[in-house]
Amino acid sequence: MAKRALISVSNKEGVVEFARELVALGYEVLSTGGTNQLLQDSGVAVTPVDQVTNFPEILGGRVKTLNPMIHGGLLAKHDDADHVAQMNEHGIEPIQVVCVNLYPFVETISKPEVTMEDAIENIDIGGPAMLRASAKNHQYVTVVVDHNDYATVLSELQAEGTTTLATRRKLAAKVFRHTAAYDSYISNYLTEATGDMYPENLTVTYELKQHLRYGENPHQKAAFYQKRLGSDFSLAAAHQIHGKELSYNNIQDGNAALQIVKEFEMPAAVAVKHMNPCGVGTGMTIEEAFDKAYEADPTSIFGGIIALNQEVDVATAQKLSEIFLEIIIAPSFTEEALAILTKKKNIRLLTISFAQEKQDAFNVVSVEGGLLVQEPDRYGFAEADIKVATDREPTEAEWEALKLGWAVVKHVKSNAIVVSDARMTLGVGAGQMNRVGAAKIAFEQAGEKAQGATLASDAFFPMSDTVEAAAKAGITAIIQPGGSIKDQESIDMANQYNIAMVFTGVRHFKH
Ligand SMILES: NC(=O)c1ncn([C@@H]2O[C@H](COP(=O)(O)O)[C@@H](O)[C@H]2O)c1NC=O
Repeated sequence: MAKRALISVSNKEGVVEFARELVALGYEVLSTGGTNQLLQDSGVAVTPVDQVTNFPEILGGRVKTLNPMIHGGLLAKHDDADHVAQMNEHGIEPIQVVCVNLYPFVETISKPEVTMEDAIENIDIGGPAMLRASAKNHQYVTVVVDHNDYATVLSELQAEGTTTLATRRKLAAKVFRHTAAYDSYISNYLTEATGDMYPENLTVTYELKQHLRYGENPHQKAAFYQKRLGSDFSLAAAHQIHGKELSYNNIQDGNAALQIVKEFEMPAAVAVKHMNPCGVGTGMTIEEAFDKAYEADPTSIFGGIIALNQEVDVATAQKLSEIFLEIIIAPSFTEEALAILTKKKNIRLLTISFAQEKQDAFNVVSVEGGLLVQEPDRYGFAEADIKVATDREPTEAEWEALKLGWAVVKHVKSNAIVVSDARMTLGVGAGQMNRVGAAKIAFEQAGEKAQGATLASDAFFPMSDTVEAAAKAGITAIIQPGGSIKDQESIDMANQYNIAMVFTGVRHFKH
């Protein structure tokens, strides 16, 4: 049986050498327009596909390999008598090696000025058809979609004259992963263009970013996947410039810290432990912001993750280096700051673009047997929605503190209570099964500092007990969504203690 290989590639990296070796192994190499030209120009003996199909490439390349002379050669079972008879009847010869990669659809839609016409023209049809046909028929056909696999295929062909079934099956599986991902980019692009947020099938695709040493615990295996066209303001898009590899928990915590620091325009520092903020500080400088974040809870910050929204300068770096931290995330570090921080071998330093040009359209969490998909909680502080519920309005300083608490409480696991002043958090009660319990934790941590401070609650008070506890702790203003049937009891309690309480009308549960 004559040996034939078909090569049709958009990404031409390494293809000349691959084809040359195939020819040396006795293969007749068939190829399409541009690939054919390149191979010919490089002195590799090639047969243009139209000589096999007896049909020219038409419609500007939309139809070139979509022909029974090609697909018969890819799909025939070489040892099936019926197939062989039909092949002979129609003059079709088998193709044993297929090397195809696809039109650059993702690269095309990543261009800012891309038009729908450009995108559509870059949907490859003939390529996936050949890949899928060859992968289906991998019992007989070796199919290569990734130029990184050329060497493996060549070395097997050179050693044994054929590839092993195990290799062919691996390559076939890779092909189906590749075409599935390719189709998911296309379907997502068109789905987005038609504004269909929750289609009947969710076809997202993620690329392996890194294998992780383990998952949440050492006995759990794990890996980190990245959305190719995902948010650029994300842990997945961050650059690690120093330190050990990120762990599973580092990624979760770093993500949480980033989401909080994103809330602030003025210099801000956020310390996170176990996905909850233990200290959030703001200031006129990043050093001052860090001082506040530290002061908020000097105990919990130990072993924490810090995100800062300004360049880390030498003074801040000095302070950061004095405590044990897992990760520091910032837009940049000055050279002197880096010189200080990189002395610590284990600390992970990450830089990230704060441009926020691309944001994820939805968040996904998995539950056993399914996925939950929702819009991210992007609700901020909308003055128009806010109603003062009590006799007394907050003072200007209280408003500032309420805004800070409200920005932070959204990122604290429910039931969530944040005690704050205008510059920093003073106490955080996270993930409690009752609201007053979360409040008590926050008051205990704030201690004396709760006197004159404000309180933010992620959801309404079902009873007036939290207001009463707040009053006793010294809280003077409260922000909460409102909406409980017992709101009036909370309002009465607040009035009784001269607390100013405002309702946002919007809830910030975070589970
Ligand atoms: N229409 C067809 O029959 C067809 N056959 C192969 N292609 C693609 O054409 C590209 C290679 O084209 P060229 O060799 O002309 O540079 C490959 O990415 C291949 O996937 C085709 N193009 C797309 O639909």
